[in-house]
Amino acid sequence: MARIHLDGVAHSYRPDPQGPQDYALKRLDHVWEDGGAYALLGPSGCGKTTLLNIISGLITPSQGRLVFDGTDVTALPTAARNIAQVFQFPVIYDTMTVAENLAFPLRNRHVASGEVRKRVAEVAQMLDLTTILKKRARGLTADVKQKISLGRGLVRPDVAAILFDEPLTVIDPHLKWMLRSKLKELHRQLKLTMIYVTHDQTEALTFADKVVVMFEGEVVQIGTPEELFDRPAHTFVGYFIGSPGMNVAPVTVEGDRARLAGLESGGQEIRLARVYPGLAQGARIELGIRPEFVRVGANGAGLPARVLKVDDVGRYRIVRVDLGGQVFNAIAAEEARIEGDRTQVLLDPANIHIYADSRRVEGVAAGAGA
Ligand SMILES: Nc1ncnc2c1ncn2[C@@H]1O[C@H](COP(=O)(O)OP(=O)(O)OP(=O)(O)O)[C@@H](O)[C@H]1O
Repeated sequence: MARIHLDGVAHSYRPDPQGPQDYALKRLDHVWEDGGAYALLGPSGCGKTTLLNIISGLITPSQGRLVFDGTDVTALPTAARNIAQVFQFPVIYDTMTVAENLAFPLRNRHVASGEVRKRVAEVAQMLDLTTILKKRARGLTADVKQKISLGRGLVRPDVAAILFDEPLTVIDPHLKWMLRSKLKELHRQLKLTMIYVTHDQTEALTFADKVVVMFEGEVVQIGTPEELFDRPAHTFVGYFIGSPGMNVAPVTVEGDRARLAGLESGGQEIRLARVYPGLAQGARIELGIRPEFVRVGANGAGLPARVLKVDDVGRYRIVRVDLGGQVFNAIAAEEARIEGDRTQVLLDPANIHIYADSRRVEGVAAGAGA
């Protein structure tokens, strides 16, 4: 196990990068704590694999250093970094038995036979592979083969970290959640540093203690699932995490009031719990609020809005409303009264965030600073 420090790491696939747009990974300073369970979450093409390959040594970063437990490993190849990897698709030997496959990473490192047998038995038990240890891998289903790949990743107790690159892609949906919670349990047991790449928020939030969210080559927030929900540091985090994601709308802010852009004056002001004295001149100012904190049917107390659509999704309804030309999603309880196409909407001031050029601005409690 190791503490992995990315010290000013950045990477461009171009030999002559001209600016930030040419970097697949923008400058990153981050420490992956020893024994932590991390998820690397972001949409396709945001740079997750590039970052993972830099940690494993498949890519040498254009800038910066990688330091494992105080030792600079930037120039070391993958084999010398003591990293285990599990990929999207099974990497196993069809001609070997399940036990031989599991033992392979240990035998490769000349671990004593007794220790190999013990570790293989332990890992097989963790992954419910004990009954098929003597079977050849050929002919097993993709699910089982991927479980063996996971086992090969977990079998060495001395690795600096285990890197998982979308490991559940080939797994049948009903097995997915089982394996996901299994991995979490294994992390608790083994206390290894694990970094798990995914574009699926459920996978990231259930597996990780800390989620690293990437967007366009940049790490835009690192936080616990609660932090990402309660205080999205970037509009992308708000939008990407949550279902539906955070509402984001352009506004102007004056004191403890915001006004939706495009709205004429009067009656449509949104009350804020904080003031924002430091808002940069010329920045794009947006308001963000999660649908959970938008209340429809606030008779007499809210902003006038038009109901566009109501989707009943079981225990609650998702209501789409038009608020002065901006569409907002609201989560309404089953029993909330929504009649006709007119309603009033209340945005909970305590859960409104203000963003300047997509980044969250920490306000000052209203009354304290203005
Ligand atoms: N070998 C390469 N040469 C040039 N550009 C590359 C190379 N590999 C990736 N890129 C580019 O770098 C950016 C980041 O790609 P990367 O594969 O790291 O993203 P990702 O988040 O892992 O995406 P996915 O989830 O689709 O795998 C993309 O714009 C991609 O086109």
